[in-house]
Amino acid sequence: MSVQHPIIAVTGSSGAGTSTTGQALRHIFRNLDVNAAFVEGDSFHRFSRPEMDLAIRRAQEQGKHISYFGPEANDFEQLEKLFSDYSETGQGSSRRYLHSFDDAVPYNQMPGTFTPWEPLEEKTDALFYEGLHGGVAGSDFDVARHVDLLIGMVPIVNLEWIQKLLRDTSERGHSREAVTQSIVRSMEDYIHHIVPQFSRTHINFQRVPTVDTSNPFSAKDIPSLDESFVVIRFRGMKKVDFPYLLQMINGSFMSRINTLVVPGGKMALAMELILTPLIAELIEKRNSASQRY
Ligand SMILES: Nc1ncnc2c1ncn2[C@@H]1O[C@H](COP(=O)(O)OP(=O)(O)OP(=O)(O)O)[C@@H](O)[C@H]1O
Ligand SMILES: O=C(CO)[C@H](O)[C@H](O)COP(=O)(O)O
Repeated sequence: MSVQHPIIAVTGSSGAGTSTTGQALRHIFRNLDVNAAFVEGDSFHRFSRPEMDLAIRRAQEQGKHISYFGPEANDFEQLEKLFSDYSETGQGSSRRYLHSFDDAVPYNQMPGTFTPWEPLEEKTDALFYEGLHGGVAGSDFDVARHVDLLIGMVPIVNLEWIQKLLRDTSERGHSREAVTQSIVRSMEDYIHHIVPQFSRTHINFQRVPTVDTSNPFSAKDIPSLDESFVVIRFRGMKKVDFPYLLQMINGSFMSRINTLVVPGGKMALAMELILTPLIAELIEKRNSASQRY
């Protein structure tokens, strides 16, 4: 954690909607005139797509599983180093994992490869991480402890699988069978490395559909925002103005003392109302600290 160089992270599984949520955060940064360095979690994969295919086959031969959710396929120590360096100096480096031809063509590379590591932009106000492991922690690494505002993006698991299936088949060129296999292969890492993060977050946004998603593997489309509610859970935050949020967000209600429920269509508004003052506070503290030094 760092007053001078704050880190804001949106963490969630593949297909949870972290990239989509990232757009809402970018909008908030623009409104607050915050110049953030953006880091994508997939930069910390250890392997390119062909290397990962090989690693999966090798693991299978030994009766093991390897998935994008776990430490075998991601360098958590390096991610922690980036967060720790940024907290101390406001600097660090990042790269991109190119998923699709649309991502890869501008770099003259193939999908499933990385761009070279590059230093982050100089003199940013904050670091914004969006990806799988913003709140990960274990015996040899603790990424979560460096994060000043940690946000979980967690649709219920059926919905998460529908989103992943449809996105990976339509945009990333994978077959339905291959995506299903990757969900099965990832389950152990999902339980050990993805789920525990949501107990370390400051806020979780959990989308719950109100239509039947009981067989996610046969779904033809993603339930729309208007067919969902969003359950927003606050952890250890004393200054949440619930009466104001309930007044501003039509159709919202409290389901527990620390939990607000909003209609899906109000998710972007809820994010803006909740996250803008929290980010503004981090930046105000940073600006006052910078003036003192
Ligand atoms: N709130 C939402 N309502 C409807 N669809 C959504 C919502 N959030 C995400 N989606 C859809 O779910 C799919 C996955 O979303 P997104 O790409 O943001 O996931 P992700 O968590 O960033 O995945 P990855 O980590 O693999 O990049 C996309 O097709 C996106 O349009
Ligand atoms: O979303 C993911 C993890 O966040 C992907 O599964 C991972 O990045 C591999 O991507 P691809 O299937 O495009 O090779």
